[in-house]
Amino acid sequence: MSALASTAPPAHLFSVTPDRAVSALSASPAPAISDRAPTRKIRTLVALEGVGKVFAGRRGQSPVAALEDIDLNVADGEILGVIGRSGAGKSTLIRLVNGLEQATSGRVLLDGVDVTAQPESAWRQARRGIGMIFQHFNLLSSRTVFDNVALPLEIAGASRGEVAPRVKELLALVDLSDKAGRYPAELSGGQKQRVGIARALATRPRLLLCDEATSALDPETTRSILALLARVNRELGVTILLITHEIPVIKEICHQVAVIEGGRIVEQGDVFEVLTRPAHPATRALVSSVVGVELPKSVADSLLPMPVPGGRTVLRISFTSENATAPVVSRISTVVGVDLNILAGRIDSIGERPFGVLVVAVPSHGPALAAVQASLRSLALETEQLGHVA
Ligand SMILES: Nc1ncnc2c1ncn2[C@@H]1O[C@H](COP(=O)(O)OP(=O)(O)OP(=O)(O)O)[C@@H](O)[C@H]1O
Repeated sequence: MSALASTAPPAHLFSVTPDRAVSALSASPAPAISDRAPTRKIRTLVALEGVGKVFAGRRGQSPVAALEDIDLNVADGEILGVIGRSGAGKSTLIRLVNGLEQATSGRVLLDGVDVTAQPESAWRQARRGIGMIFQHFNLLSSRTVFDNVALPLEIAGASRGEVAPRVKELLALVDLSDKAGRYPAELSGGQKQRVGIARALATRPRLLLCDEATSALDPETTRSILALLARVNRELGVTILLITHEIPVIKEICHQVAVIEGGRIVEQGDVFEVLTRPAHPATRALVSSVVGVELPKSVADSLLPMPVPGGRTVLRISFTSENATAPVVSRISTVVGVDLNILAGRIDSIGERPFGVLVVAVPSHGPALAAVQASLRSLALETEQLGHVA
């Protein structure tokens, strides 16, 4: 049995009070999902409906509309990532879900219960059903690793007899059993975040909020933390809502993504669909470095808006799961009798689904270009004309 599986909760332990707004997110066995394609729409755990947040202007300054008309659903059991640039409204959004900010319009629903108008006392309780991890870990420096993880249990009123085995179980889960007596200052960033994850899971939340949880970590440590979060989701069924400005985080572990820009969600959907077919300019800008392909500088610099005599037209061909590994270039060359010059290309995957991008040049004049485009269409490949070269 894995360390994660061994943490399956006795349902009565550490659950929060029976208030509906509170019990909405308290521990109950959540359905496990087997891979990155969770059973869709089991139920909606978090829903934001037409949510807006305006911060009052200070000292004569104008009010700031941080969020406008946000509609967002997080399904039970999935990992949803909200991505956007600095100042887009990500932190405000996550703070509305854990009750640290109140919406100025719209509704926030936790497991179908409108918590927007709940008093602070109810929110304090509801937060016990929500775990949270932070960019800078927020550990108490004067407490050992063990005592940091124990803290939420102590606050929830667990007895000493309950706390010790639960903390041991959590430290095994995050692979830090040998660090129980250490202090945060003695740990690496990745180890601190593992403590943060253990602490966040202590009261068996159904929802884990991650606020730029890997932004302070190096790429390798980031991967190990993301792998741990994916296991927490997959094996414990914990729903995860994360905010990030890093597209690799979305690509690595999220099932769904929402792109936020200027306080509005400009695009959302299945990660594979959004990343491989970005519709909004903000999404295109975010994904270009990860799922796009860079043109060689000499080609990018010589791209022309109009064809030139004897020149070539540059096409970007996008491949998705079904055709990513098909021998498209040789097939087109054979069928159409035209040689395609390959300028750039890559094959990658999101989850288990491969995708690819190929940039080719085709003679602009004569029947070649039309024949190649018709052939690409017949293979159901998406094609974008980038320009022309001499
Ligand atoms: N307490 C506040 N009072 C006034 N304005 C605020 C407050 N908090 C946030 N804002 C403003 O709301 C907007 C969104 O801020 P927010 O922190 O949510 O963005 P973010 O996407 O999380 O940015 P970052 O990635 O830099 O943390 C910004 O214009 C910010 O200045």
